Amino acid sequence: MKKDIHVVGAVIINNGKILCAQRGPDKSLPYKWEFPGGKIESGETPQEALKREINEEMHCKIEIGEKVDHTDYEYDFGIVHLTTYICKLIEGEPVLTEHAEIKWLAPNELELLDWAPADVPAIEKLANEYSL
Ligand SMILES: Nc1nc2c([nH]c(=O)n2[C@H]2C[C@H](O)[C@@H](COP(=O)(O)OP(=O)(O)OP(=O)(O)O)O2)c(=O)[nH]1
Repeated sequence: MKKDIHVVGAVIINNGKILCAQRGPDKSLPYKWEFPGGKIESGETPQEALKREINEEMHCKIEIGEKVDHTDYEYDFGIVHLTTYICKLIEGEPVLTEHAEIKWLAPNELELLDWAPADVPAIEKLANEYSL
């Protein structure tokens, strides 16, 4: 049995652009693009986990809005259950800490990046529903 990995991702929208983050070379899914976030710890709600992760890895605070998508994707290392939420910055600006790179892109530019496979359905939704 593969392990279940429950993950939350933040679709942070600022001035009509979405924050995209590239995984580093030493991680699983090296150089793939993802939404900042991470694993839900035991006892946390998805929202609490997302606020904690964004504070830790981007040094900023967010307000969490509607859910974008939920996907279950089987990787060789486990099954990722990814839920993404629309988020808004309420304090600070995202900074580069553990990612290789960060970029702000318009919804219709998202499909140009090489996303982690679990993210592809969310990317398609965002490109269709949030086009400017
Ligand atoms: N944060 C985040 N993780 C994602 C996304 N899409 C996706 O498949 N993942 C995967 C990558 C990781 O295996 C896992 C999130 O774990 P994490 O962010 O807490 O841990 P990590 O990068 O240190 O992961 P790892 O090297 O231990 O696998 O979910 C996404 O959009 N955002």
